[in-house]
Amino acid sequence: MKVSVIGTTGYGGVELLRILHRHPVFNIHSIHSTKEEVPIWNEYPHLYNILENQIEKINFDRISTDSDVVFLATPSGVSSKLVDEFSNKDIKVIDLSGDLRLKKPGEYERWYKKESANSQLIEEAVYGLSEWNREQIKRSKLIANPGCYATSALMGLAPVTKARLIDTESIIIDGKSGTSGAGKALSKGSLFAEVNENFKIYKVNEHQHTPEIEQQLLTWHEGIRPITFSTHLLPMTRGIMTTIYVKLRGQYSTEQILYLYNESYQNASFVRVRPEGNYPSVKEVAGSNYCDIGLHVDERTGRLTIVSVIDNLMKGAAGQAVQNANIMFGFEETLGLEMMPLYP
Ligand SMILES: NC(=O)C1=CN([C@@H]2O[C@H](COP(=O)(O)OP(=O)(O)OC[C@H]3O[C@@H](n4cnc5c(N)ncnc54)[C@H](OP(=O)(O)O)[C@@H]3O)[C@@H](O)[C@H]2O)C=CC1
Ligand SMILES: CC(=O)N[C@@H](CCC(=O)OP(=O)(O)O)C(=O)O
Repeated sequence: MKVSVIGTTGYGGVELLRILHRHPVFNIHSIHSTKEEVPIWNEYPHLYNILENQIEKINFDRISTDSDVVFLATPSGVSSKLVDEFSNKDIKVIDLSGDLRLKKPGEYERWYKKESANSQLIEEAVYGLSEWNREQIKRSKLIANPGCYATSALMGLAPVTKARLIDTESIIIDGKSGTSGAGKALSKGSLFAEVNENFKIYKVNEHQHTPEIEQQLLTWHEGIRPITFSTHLLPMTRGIMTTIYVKLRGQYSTEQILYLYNESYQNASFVRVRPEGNYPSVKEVAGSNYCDIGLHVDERTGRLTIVSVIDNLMKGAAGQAVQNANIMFGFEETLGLEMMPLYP
C-alpha cells in the first residue's frame, strides 16, 4: 500500500518516515516539501543509507493517482489549502495540523488567528482520537489528527468524564512539553539559551488546544464547563506530561477509579494504566506510541489527580496518525507501531 508524506522536512514528517520505514504494509512512495529536490538524507543525515527517497515538489494529481493515503505534516493554515486540493480526489488524507479539528464556526479564527478551512471539509473530517473514535475513523476518508496536548489531556480525562464522576466546572489541566512540539521552524523561544536550565509558561489562557479539548469533552458529557488549561516548555526534546486535577462527585477510592480506567482501556494496546502508587514519567514512553496514565484520589480534598504522558511526536502526532491509517484500512491498529520506548 502506497503512502505519501507532505511536510517531510519537519519533525512530524520525519517521525512519520521513521515509523513508515518499518511498517509491514505501508510503503513510502513519495515525500514532499517546498524545498529543493534532494535526497532526504541531505536534509536528515541520520537517514543516510537507510532511505533513498528523493524529496519532490507537491503534485496533487500524481500523489492522488499513485498513493492510497497522504499524510499532511504541515503547519496550520497550510494544511487546509492542501486538503482542499485533495478533496475531490480518490485518496485518504490524514492531517496532523489543527486546521480541521474545530467544528464550531468562528472557533478556529478565534484561537488560531487564521482563516478557517472550507466548512464542508471541517464537517467531513473525523477527529482521530484513535481509542475513542475507532468506528468513525474506520469509515472516514479525512482525518483531523488530534493535537499533542489535547491527546494527552483527553486520554487522561475520558473515563471519569464519560462515567460522569466529575464536577463539570472543576477541570484544570497543566501541560508540559519538550521543544520538538514547537516544530523545526526557527523561533527565538526554542533557542538553546532560552530553553536550557529554564522552565516557562506560555500562551496563558489562550492555547489553541483549549477549544479542541472542550469540544471532545462535550461529546462525552454535555454539561462540561470551560476548562483551565496551561502549557509550559521544558528543556528536553521529546515528551509531554499533563497533570490534571478534577473534583469528584462523591467519595471514591483510588482503587475504584483505577478499576474504571483499566476497564475503559482494556482493548487499548497503547494505553498503560499504572498500578496504585506508580506514576509515569515522560522518558518511559519516549519514541513509542504509548500513553501512560497514573492517578490518585486525594480523600482529604475530594480531588482526583491524573498524570498522562506521551511522546508528542508519536502518540501526539505521527504515531497516532499511523494508528489512524491502520484503522482506516482495517489493519491491526498496532501495525508498525510496536516499538519499545527508548530508555535511558
Ligand atoms: N511537533 C509536534 O509535536 C506536533 C505537531 N503537530 C502539527 O503537525 C504539523 C507539523 O508539525 P511539525 O512537524 O512540528 O512542524 P515543522 O515546522 O517541523 O515542519 C513543518 C513542515 O511543513 C512544511 N511546509 C511549510 N510550509 C509549507 C507549504 N506552504 N506547503 C507545503 N509544505 C510546507 C515544511 O517543509 P518545507 O519548508 O521543506 O516545505 C516542514 O516540512 C503542524 O501543523 C503541527 O502543528 C501536531 C501535534 C504535535
Ligand atoms: C511546545 C510547543 O510549542 N507546542 C505547540 C504544540 C501545538 C501544535 O503542535 O500545533 P497544533 O495546534 O497544530 O496541534 C504549541 O504549544 O503550540
